Amino acid sequence: MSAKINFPSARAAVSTAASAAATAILVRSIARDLLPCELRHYFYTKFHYLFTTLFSNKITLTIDEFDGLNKNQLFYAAELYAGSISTRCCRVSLPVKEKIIRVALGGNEEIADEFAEIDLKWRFVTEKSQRRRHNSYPGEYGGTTSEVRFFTLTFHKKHRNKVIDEYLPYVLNKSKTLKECNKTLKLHTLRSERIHGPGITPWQSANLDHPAKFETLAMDDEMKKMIVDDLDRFLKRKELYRKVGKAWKRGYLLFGPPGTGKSSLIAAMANYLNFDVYDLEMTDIRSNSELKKLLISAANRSILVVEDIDASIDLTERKLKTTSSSMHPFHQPGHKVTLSGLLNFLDGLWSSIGDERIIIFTTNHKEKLDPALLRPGRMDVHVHMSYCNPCGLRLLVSNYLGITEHPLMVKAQGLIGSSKITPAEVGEQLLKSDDPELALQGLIEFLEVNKEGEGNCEQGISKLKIVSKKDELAN
Ligand SMILES: Nc1ncnc2c1ncn2[C@@H]1O[C@H](COP(=O)(O)OP(=O)(O)OP(=O)(O)O)[C@@H](O)[C@H]1O
Ligand SMILES: [Mg+2]
Repeated sequence: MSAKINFPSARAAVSTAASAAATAILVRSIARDLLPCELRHYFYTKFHYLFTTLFSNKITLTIDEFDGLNKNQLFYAAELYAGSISTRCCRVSLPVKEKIIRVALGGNEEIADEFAEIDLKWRFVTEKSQRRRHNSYPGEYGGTTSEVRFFTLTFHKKHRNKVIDEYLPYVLNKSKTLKECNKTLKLHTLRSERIHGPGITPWQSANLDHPAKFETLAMDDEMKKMIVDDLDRFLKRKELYRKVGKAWKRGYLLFGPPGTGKSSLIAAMANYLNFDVYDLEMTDIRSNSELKKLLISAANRSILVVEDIDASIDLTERKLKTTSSSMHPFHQPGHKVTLSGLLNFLDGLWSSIGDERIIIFTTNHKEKLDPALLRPGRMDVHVHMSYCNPCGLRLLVSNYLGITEHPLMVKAQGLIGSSKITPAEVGEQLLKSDDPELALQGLIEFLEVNKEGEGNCEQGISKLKIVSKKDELAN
């Protein structure tokens, strides 16, 4: 017995295929016309779910951009991580105020990864939705359409726990490192206008592009090393701080005459640590509670700076409290930041707000500060920024003129020890000519004029002004 199979003719086959295709197109177009977008999406998702769960040994995790109203940290970590391993289709962008181009996984693109012999597939998906309202813009249906963005991560079912317990924390850690490398340092200052509301920060920021580094700072070498070592130790001591029950922060007091490099040292520390700087202008902060809000909204791994602390807060509060019963308006509750508010911020309960923070106060008059402010735990490290010494001069000459040896430098070094000249003044003199000979000659004249004042710097400068005036007239 033999079976006979009748094959359809080629013409019949083509016509059947054509009619099937036409039916499919018809069904699709009816579905598109009759079913609303969300319903279509619903069917698609269910269909997809059936295939991926019932008939597959794979599991897919979805990482949404938002968790309710809050941003989902995992999404942003995945964005950085997947962007770093993506080799085919990438989205690149340069956000406003940033300097480094960001690379992220392209839309609906799939990328493979491997972790502890587990094969994983990342996919970045964007969808338009009328239900969810993030990134809203006027949509094709007249209402507001928003873009929903999420990642999917697919892998074998049996690795579910390992992926959640080990791989995702690994992605989070990796993304932190990537974020640090790509970070553009920011200087945050208080907004001039107070706008309140969820998600609105009281800070406005600009790129911190200060060129100061420890290598360019003219200061005592031992002091420099002590600061760098102290910062390194601080970064490593998260667990120790927790163990001894201390908030993970460190206070620095930088004191010394104007122009000795206090602000430059802050910039050098920020560049070294890769930490943003928050400039706390105390005279603009209206109350202790506003100070508290500012602290809450400042990021971790940052440097909080209060410049000229003696001029920006009334440090007589404690004395006044004991000597006078009538209170100055400055000290009335809720008005301006008080010394006790500041002390609370340094090591009271508020100090536990935020982690890994450096707090720096600067002053030209350390003697004016309340001893309570200066004790360890509040200001842990005191750094005296002083006048320029021969070693500092050598470094500045090398930075500004690019030379390390010159006969005139020896003379200048001999003079600088006996005059109270700041590194800022030395720098100013060295900028006056590109010719090292002329610049050093000018510096020596400046030092000689100021030496006559026997350490009275202001007298020396005023003399120099007279000399310059004469020079101008002679020209
Ligand atoms: N120690 C230093 N090393 C290198 N450059 C310095 C140093 N000190 C000052 N300068 C130069 O002088 C300029 C002014 O210094 P800076 O603003 O850091 O001084 P300051 O101590 O903060 O002064 P003030 O007390 O007035 O705020 C800097 O931009 C830098 O060019
Ligand atoms: Mg300064």
